Amino acid sequence: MVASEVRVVDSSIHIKTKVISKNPIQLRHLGPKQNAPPGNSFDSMTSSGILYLVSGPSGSGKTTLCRRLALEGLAHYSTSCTTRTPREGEVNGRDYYFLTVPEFQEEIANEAFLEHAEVHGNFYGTLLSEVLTFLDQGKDVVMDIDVQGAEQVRLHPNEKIQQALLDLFVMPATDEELELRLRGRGTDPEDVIALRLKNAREEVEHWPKYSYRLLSTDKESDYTLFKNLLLTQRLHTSRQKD
Ligand SMILES: Nc1nc2c(ncn2[C@@H]2O[C@H](COP(=O)(O)OP(=O)(O)O)[C@@H](O)[C@H]2O)c(=O)[nH]1
Ligand SMILES: Nc1ncnc2c1ncn2[C@@H]1O[C@H](COP(=O)(O)OP(=O)(O)O)[C@@H](O)[C@H]1O
Repeated sequence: MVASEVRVVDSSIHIKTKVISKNPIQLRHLGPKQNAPPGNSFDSMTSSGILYLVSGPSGSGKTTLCRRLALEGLAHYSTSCTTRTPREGEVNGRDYYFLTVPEFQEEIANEAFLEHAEVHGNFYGTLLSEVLTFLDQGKDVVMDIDVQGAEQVRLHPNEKIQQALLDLFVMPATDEELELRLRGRGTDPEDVIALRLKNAREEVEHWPKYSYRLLSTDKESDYTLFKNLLLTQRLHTSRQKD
């Protein structure tokens, strides 16, 4: 049984009353993930893995970049939880764990999230288990995360997470290009596209908080830079084993 009440203030969820959860949701068994095929190791040479945060407005190309990095076996792609409706072709447990609002609240109460936020009218959150398990094994983790969530991760008290951080903001050079990509993707109705374009204007203001920014051009060039940033970080002496 779940007894809870959620109050939304400043775009983040705050639990107002005590939540009683007897049956926490088992999220890790929900389905195959879009990660490395068996045998294709995504181990890095680091003593603890890198936590690669990728933010940017909707349509900037984050999913395309993160998915390819995972498919090439270079990082674990953290599957987020969300309360948004699945798009056509999206698979539960691969693209997202699609939760109801009460289920999402329950995970907050269970302290299962590394971070969570409201974005474009839906809730999104990263499970601690999607991150720590892999970092502990020296594997790199890539996360598609909005600007509020990235800020929460930057302020997180866990030292391992702090040491692991690498953050990148991706944005196309013009508003027109962003709109073309959002429309070209063909996944969202007009009102959803309009909201995302409106929010993009505020989101791009946050890029100076990130250590790196990628001004997106074509897919191939973007991916080369995206991948090389991770590979270069692995060379940093602070990240290497004795
Ligand atoms: N805070 C947070 N944001 C997330 C998470 N997963 C996805 N997002 C962000 O939620 C926003 C919307 O994602 P989505 O609905 O998949 O749409 P898309 O960005 O157009 O592909 C994007 O800004 C994502 O970066 C998460 O686990 N935590
Ligand atoms: N560099 C690029 N140039 C042109 N189109 C791109 C580029 N990167 C991604 N796209 C396309 O733009 C659309 C949005 O990309 P997506 O990865 O879903 O963005 P996001 O995850 O940031 O919302 C998709 O149709 C994708 O194929």
